Amino acid sequence: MEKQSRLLCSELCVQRRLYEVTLNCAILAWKDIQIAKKHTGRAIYGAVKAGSSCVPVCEIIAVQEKDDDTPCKNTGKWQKVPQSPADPCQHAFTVFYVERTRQHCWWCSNVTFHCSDHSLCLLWVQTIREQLALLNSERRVNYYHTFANRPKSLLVYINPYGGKQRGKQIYDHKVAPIFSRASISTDVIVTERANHARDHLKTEADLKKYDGVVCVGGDGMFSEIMHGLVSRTQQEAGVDENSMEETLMPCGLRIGIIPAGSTDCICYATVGSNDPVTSALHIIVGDSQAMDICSVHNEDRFLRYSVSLLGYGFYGDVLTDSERKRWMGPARYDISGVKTFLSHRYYEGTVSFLPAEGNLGSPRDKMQCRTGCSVCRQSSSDKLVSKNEDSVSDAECQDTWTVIRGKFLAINAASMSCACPRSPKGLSPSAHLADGTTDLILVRKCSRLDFLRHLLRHTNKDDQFDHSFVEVYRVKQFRFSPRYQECDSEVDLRESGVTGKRFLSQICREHRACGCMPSQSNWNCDGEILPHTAIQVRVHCQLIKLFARGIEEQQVFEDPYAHCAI
Ligand SMILES: CCCCCCCCCCCCC/C=C/[C@@H](O)[C@H](COP(=O)(O)O)NC(=O)CCCCC
Ligand SMILES: Nc1ncnc2c1ncn2[C@@H]1O[C@H](COP(=O)(O)OP(=O)(O)O)[C@@H](O)[C@H]1O
Ligand SMILES: [Ca+2]
Repeated sequence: MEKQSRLLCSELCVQRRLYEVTLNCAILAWKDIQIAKKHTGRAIYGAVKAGSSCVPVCEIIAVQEKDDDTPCKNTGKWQKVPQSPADPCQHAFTVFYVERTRQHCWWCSNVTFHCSDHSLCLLWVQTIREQLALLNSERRVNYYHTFANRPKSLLVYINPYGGKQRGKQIYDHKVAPIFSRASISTDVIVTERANHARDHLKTEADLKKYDGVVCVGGDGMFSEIMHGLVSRTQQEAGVDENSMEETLMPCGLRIGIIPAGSTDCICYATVGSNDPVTSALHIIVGDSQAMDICSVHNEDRFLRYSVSLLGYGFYGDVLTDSERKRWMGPARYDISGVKTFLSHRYYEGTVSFLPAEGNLGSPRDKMQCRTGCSVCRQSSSDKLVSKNEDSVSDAECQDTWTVIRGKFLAINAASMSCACPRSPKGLSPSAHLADGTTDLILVRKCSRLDFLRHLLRHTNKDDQFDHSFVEVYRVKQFRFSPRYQECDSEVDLRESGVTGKRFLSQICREHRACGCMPSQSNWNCDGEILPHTAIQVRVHCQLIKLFARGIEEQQVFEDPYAHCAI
């Protein structure tokens, strides 16, 4: 880290001890003068050492003059406190900043600096505020080599019925106070029905007023917001979502997720935790994480988008069963999980896919997607090149589709790791957030015991792909057709003398009754049930951006300020 020139350096008090406080355009540092002298005989500058602390400017949430908000002892109201002129600590300002706690969680910490000179106090407040403002205007690169752009105005949607139905409470008590501390203005909409947020975003919301959209809820609620924004962007750009070949337009507004759902996989896999305060702080510091989106079509009809799991068989059946148990809250997935596992249903069909080529790695390479991921950065520059050359990738030109037929317990496409509290490493631990691919996991028919072994490996460190009945491929496109839709040849239909649809429902009914043939499952698309089983899926690289930075490496987490030289 190159040494930056100092903007301010003063001797200020923190809890009645004298500190040397310094600010440059990257770091605010404060050092206990007595302790520093005792340790080295001279001043120490640098990392967090005895009596020294520092915080990057890009992780300062706000700075406030202390007498702005001193609570009055008697009334509890906020008022200016009269000070004695002799008190060397009579003026003060408080800096609120990000502090890392456990397991990728962030916390809003604060430190109050005191001094006897009011104009010095004001100078500090003003200079820190100027530096915060410059973060946006100069598009400075922060420590994590990403640009931060802090939002000033946000549109917030709250699902009051998600998860344990605590969305509104979580927002009001944990998030709104820190948004207000960071001077972010918000328009808040508490949804009144399913798809309220999606429809409002698609047709009504005046999006020019906002720097981002925030959803308070689970993966289903995120999916609503994402559909609203993506569809609105395509409408405005004149892109036909029903055509699979169309290049979709990326969305201009970032999305923030305040987790208040049942699985919260999208939040967990992009931040590393499902803590609402951590997510709010990532929004405030203006983080940005690009994310892939899969479009799902049935013939020439657009069905849905997916960012996390598209799962047929096991995860489709768990979701279908769990929807009837919504009243149980998040526990519905445990009950339905066990029930679906015991039913041990398998499904026949054909999966075809276009493998990802180039430097995109493999689902088993152990190169996990982390903040500033090099694989995702490479995909971003490849995307720019192919846009300029107006070209289609080699694999797509040559049409090198791989076709696999079989009996499957589960067919899963994980466009990100799908890490969540139930499975901290996720369905595909090395999947990338923004590489333009999805990891296609095929779990073939096997014994109950083997399937249980495979499932349990999602919860421990063992490799869930290391089974003879599991295959995994990194792909750009895939298709699935269930066996009995493949049978609807003209001959079958002519002979049966019925329409295709009637023919299909007839065999499904007959064979479900005798139990000799498995029926069809549903697709679980980011927690929503899809109405079709035969689908065509294409990954669109980096179509949306979140207020997140991906999961931080462990060393950043353990010693975030190791590079704090001032
Ligand atoms: C019998 C032992 C089972 C152990 C299985 C552990 C594997 C867990 C992997 C979970 C992957 C979850 C992927 C995310 C899916 C969500 O989009 C979806 C909807 O979330 P939300 O809107 O917040 O409710 N959640 C699910 O489909 C739940 C899957 C639970 C499977 C047990
Ligand atoms: N006000 C509302 N009433 C009923 N359903 C809603 C409302 N707002 C959103 N939804 C729907 O609730 C479903 C689940 O929401 P989500 O926030 O993901 O919770 P969970 O994680 O518990 O599934 C989503 O499909 C969403 O469309
Ligand atoms: Ca991906």
